[in-house]
Amino acid sequence: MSGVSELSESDKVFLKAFLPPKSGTRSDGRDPGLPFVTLTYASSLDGMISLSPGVRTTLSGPETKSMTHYLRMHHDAILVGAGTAIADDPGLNSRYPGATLDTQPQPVIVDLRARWDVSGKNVLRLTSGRQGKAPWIISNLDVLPNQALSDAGGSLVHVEFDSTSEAGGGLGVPHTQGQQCSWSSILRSLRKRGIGSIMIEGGARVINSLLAEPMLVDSVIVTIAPTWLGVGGVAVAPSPKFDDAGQRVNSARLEHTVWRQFGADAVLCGRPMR
Ligand SMILES: NC(=O)C1=CN([C@@H]2O[C@H](COP(=O)(O)OP(=O)(O)OC[C@H]3O[C@@H](n4cnc5c(N)ncnc54)[C@H](O)[C@@H]3O)[C@@H](O)[C@H]2O)C=CC1
Ligand SMILES: Nc1nc(O)c(N)c(N[C@@H]2O[C@H](COP(=O)(O)O)[C@@H](O)[C@H]2O)n1
Repeated sequence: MSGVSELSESDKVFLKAFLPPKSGTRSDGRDPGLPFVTLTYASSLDGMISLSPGVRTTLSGPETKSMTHYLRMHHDAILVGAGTAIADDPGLNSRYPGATLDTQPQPVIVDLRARWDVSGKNVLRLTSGRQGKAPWIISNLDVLPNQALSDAGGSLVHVEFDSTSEAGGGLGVPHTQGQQCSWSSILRSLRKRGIGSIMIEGGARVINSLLAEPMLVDSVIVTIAPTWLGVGGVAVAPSPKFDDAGQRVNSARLEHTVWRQFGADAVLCGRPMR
C-alpha cells in the first residue's frame, strides 16, 4: 500500500493555478530556455524541514502526501540535492493512483562531488520495477561516477562550476559550503534535455539558495504541519538580504497567496515576489 489517494476535485481546483501550464513550458512569454519551476516542501511551525541534518523526518500527513504525489505526476522532473538523497533514500517517483512509467517525473540529483552512492537505493529499485525513471545526476564530472547508475540507464547532466561561487557564494549561499553551479545553468541544461517543468523538493541548501533567485521560480507550494521540530532542526532560512542603503530587508516573499487545509496540515501556494 502506497498510502497515496486521489485528491478531491476541490483540492485539484485549488492547486490548478500553481501547476505548470499544459505544454509544460512557461505561459507568460518569458525565457523559453528555462523550465517552469515549482519549489515545494513540508515545514514545521518553526520553519524546519527535518529534525536534524541527515535525518528523514515525516511532516506531511496522508492528505498532503497525496498532494505531493499528485504534484510529482504533473511535472516532467523532480530534483533534490545530494544531502537529501543521502539522508532520505527517496523514491522520487509518483505513487498517485493511475501513475504510469510515462507519467513518472525524471529524478534529478544535484551531486557535484559524487557523494551519493546510488547502489541498492530506492530509486534504483523503483527503476528496475518500472515504477520510476533512472536518475540523472547534475555534476561537473565528465562521466557517471557509479556503475550501478549507468547499468540502470541513469545519466549525467554536465554543468560547469559557477566561477563566482568560490569567492562568495553565487547563489546567496555562504562560501564555506564549497563550489556550486548556478541554478540558471542547472535549469537551462535540464531544459535543453527536454524538461519543461520541474518540481524542486529540497533540501535546505537547495531551497534557501533558490529563494534567493525568485526570477527562476514560478510557484511555491509549502505544506505546513501542526508541529514544532525544535532547536537543532534543519531550517528553511535564506541568506540575509540588504537594500542599496545597506539596511536589512526581508530575504524573500510570496505574492498571490492562497491557503487551504489538507487534513491536519495547511497548504500555502504563492508566487515569489521579484
Ligand atoms: N520536509 C521536506 O519537505 C524535506 C526535507 N528534506 C530534508 O533536508 C535535509 C537535507 O538538506 P541539506 O543537507 O541542506 O541538503 P540538500 O538536499 O539541499 O543538498 C545539498 C547538497 O546538494 C548539492 N547542491 C545543492 N545545490 C547546489 C548547487 N547549486 N550547486 C552545486 N551543488 C549543489 C551539494 O552537494 C550540497 O552539499 C535532510 O534532512 C532531508 O530530510 C529534504 C527535502 C524535503
Ligand atoms: N512533502 C514532503 N513531506 C514530508 O514530510 C517530507 N519528509 C518530504 N520529503 C521529501 O520527499 C522525499 C521522499 O520521497 P519518497 O516518498 O521517498 O519518494 C524526500 O527525499 C524529500 O524530498 N516531502
